[in-house]
Amino acid sequence: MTTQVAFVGTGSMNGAIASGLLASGFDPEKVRATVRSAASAEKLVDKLGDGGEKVKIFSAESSATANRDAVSGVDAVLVGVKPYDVLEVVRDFADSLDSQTLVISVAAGVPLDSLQKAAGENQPVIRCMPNTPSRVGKGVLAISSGSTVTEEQKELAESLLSAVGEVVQVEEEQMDAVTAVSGSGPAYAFLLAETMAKAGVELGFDRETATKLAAATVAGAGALLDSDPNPEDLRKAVTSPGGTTEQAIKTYQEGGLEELTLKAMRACAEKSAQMSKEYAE
Ligand SMILES: NC(=O)C1=CN([C@@H]2O[C@H](COP(=O)(O)OP(=O)(O)OC[C@H]3O[C@@H](n4cnc5c(N)ncnc54)[C@H](O)[C@@H]3O)[C@@H](O)[C@H]2O)C=CC1
Ligand SMILES: O=C(O)[C@@H]1CCC=N1
Repeated sequence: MTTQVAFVGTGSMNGAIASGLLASGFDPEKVRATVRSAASAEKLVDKLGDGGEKVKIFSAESSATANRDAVSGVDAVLVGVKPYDVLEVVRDFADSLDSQTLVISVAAGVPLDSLQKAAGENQPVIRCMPNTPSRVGKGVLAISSGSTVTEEQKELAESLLSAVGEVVQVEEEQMDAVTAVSGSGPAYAFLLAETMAKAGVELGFDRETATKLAAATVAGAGALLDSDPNPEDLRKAVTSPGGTTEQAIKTYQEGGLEELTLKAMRACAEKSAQMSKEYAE
């Protein structure tokens, strides 16, 4: 693939996509990445994994033109700064984009319309909600395209993003719900592992053993779900009638796990919608 890609703001999320892309065999010499501080630039090489040392890394702190230099002449730019910085960062590099360069924002709550205005009226723009399992090629990446994106550019986005996970096309109004399920979702699974580890300590393990047992269990359950995406069947296969698991599941259900999960995901989606109002311009 001869596509050139720039990652603008390469932290947790864009770093996960960049690492996943390199791990999939993408040529590191075709990748550019920017961060804010010079210290982050040094750390990024290691975080990117194999090929990281061949990626051209720019720091905005060391050069006022870092982002403009990074996006110049590339086929696609992935913008991964915090939502409140997105529009300013896009406006700053807009004049350095080729007319065909695809701008993909991974930010929560930044509407396509606002991105379009910041990038320029005819610039192809895509809003994407990815998640961090992209680092290991197991991401879910929902995308909505702006009106000036051609079929060829959609294919380019799909081919890049599918290297790190499953790509789903959604309507922009579904982005708040996507954020609540898959964007923020990995944190719910990590919270479960954290909470199980804490409870394990209460049950008599030292913290290290409790964390190892809990993390390996959530990871193993994830691997099973990966091979068979039927959570209900997999749960039933663990739950022997009259056995031990039944007691735990009953306690969760009577304690309101379902209602609590819906409440948590509604709060997440509402926050995303509220941000979209804040960043609409
Ligand atoms: N962390 C996650 O799981 C997910 C995050 N997102 C979105 O990804 C975006 C980034 O979030 P995180 O990666 O969590 O944040 P982060 O703080 O880890 O990464 C932000 C990066 O932007 C860099 N940066 C800040 N200002 C810059 C500038 N002017 N020029 C160049 N680089 C600059 C920082 O150095 C940092 O590397 C957000 O918009 C968020 O909504 C979307 C889905 C999931
Ligand atoms: O917490 C956040 O705002 C970002 C968006 C989805 C996951 N992390």
